[in-house]
Parts: sequence; C-alpha cells; structure tokens
Amino acid sequence: MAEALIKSENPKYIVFKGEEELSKSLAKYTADLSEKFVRERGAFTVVLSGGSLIESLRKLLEAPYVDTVEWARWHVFWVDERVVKKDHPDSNYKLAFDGFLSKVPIPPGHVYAINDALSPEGAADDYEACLRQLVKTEVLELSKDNGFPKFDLMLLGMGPDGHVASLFPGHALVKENRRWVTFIKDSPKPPPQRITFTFPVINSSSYIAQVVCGSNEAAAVHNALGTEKTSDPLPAAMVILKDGELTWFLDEAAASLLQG
Ligand SMILES: O=C(O)[C@H](O)[C@@H](O)[C@H](O)[C@H](O)COP(=O)(O)O
Repeated sequence: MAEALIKSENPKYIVFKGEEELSKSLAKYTADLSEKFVRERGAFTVVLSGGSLIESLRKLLEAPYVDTVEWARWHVFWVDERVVKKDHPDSNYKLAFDGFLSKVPIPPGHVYAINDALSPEGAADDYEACLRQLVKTEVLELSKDNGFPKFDLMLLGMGPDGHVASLFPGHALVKENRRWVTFIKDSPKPPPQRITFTFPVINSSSYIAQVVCGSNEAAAVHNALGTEKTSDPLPAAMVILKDGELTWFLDEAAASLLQG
C-alpha cells in the first residue's frame, strides 16, 4: 500500500514521498471508483487531461488492476484537447492512447476523442453535441442541481501558473457559465488552439483527483490550497465540488510550501 506522508481533510489533500508512491495510490483510488460506479450504474465515465497525468496512471496497467478493472464499462473523455490531428505529437488523445488506452481493453467506441478535422469552434460544438447524445443514451448523467453533465471521475493536472484543463489565469474562459465545452485560440501554453470543458462541468463532477508533482507547481499549490482568499483566484482554486469530492494528490516537492 502506498504510504502517505500527510493527509489533510479540509481541504482534502494527500502528500506522498514521491511520484512513484503517488501513482500507486492513484491507481487504487481510480480502480475503487471504477468498481463503485460500475456496480451502481453499469458504467464509469472518466475524464483525462494531458501532461504528466497519463504517466501517473501507469500502475493501472499492472497487476492486480489490469485484470480486475472492468475496462469494458469505461467511457473516456478529455477535459481539454489541443486542436491538432490525432497522430500529432501535441495531441492529448495520442498521449493517452500511446501511454494508457492502447494497453487496456476499453471498447474503441467508448473513447471520445475530438473530431480533428474541425476548427476549434467546430470541435467544441461537436464535442458538446457528443456529450448531449450520451446523456440521451444514459451513459452520462446530468447534475440535478444545475443540468450540467456529471462525470464520475475527472483526473486533472495543473500547470505552474495554476491552470487546469485549458482554463488559464486571467482568461475570460474561466467565467464561461453557459457552455459545456468551449474553445480557446490564444492559449498561453502551446499549442494555442484547444477545446476545454468549462468550470460548471468540471465542478459538477462526482469525484476529482487533482494530481500535481514537482517543485515548479509548489507556489500554485500553496496559492490554491492556502487559506488566504483572493478576489482573483487561480483556476486551480476554482475547482470546487458542491456535490462531489475533490482530492489533491501531491508529491513532497509540490507540497513543499504548504507547511510552515
Ligand atoms: O493541455 C494540456 O497541457 C493539459 O491537458 C493540461 O491541462 C495539463 O493537465 C496541465 O497543463 C498540467 O500539465 P503537466 O502535468 O504536464 O504539468
């Protein structure tokens, strides 16, 4: 069992000695939620991000999980995607496919990549239409509170500037409160053209794991999890679940500014 150095309940975060320990715990957390949702409703909707998160899922590809997880019940989405061809090195789909999805028996029809033939506007509309269709077929549930889609689990990363998904500090998109999926053409992190889930969708999730490793992110972690409230919070601090559970998975370096 992966040993946590620190566990905090409010805000909920777990600190691990290193990324290796974190990845073991993240695999168990994800497998446990998969089991719960498959039992409760016969499907598990999982939202991936890009970046280092995919590497941190590697323990799910090992025993016991690779054999025990009901992969056929998984439905996989992206919280954000770069508007590039699916075989482009910048594609979050390619990153996840090469490092994770190609190694487990998730039915290809349950993997919802963007339509890479479209413009950012078109790809965002198309992805939102895909989600609406999945609500009709009851793969995806809607939040009873606000009518936004309610995913079972989102696995999020965070950039050193405190961005989550493709919602960047100071960008107007952080205030989008109508669309489910929107687009950005001037992302400060390259490549510039992306689609992204909006905060009302992210914040309607049942569970979110916010996974952050490394000292480059320590200041943003401190800012997001600190007690000082600011009028202009980082996007990472705007992940707030009213009817769900957010857990931060941190390594010691990312958590280094939290104590003292
Ligand atoms: O488009 C992307 O780059 C990702 O989807 C993005 O949202 C990522 O999760 C963060 O940028 C953190 O990335 P790292 O884990 O690599 O720092």
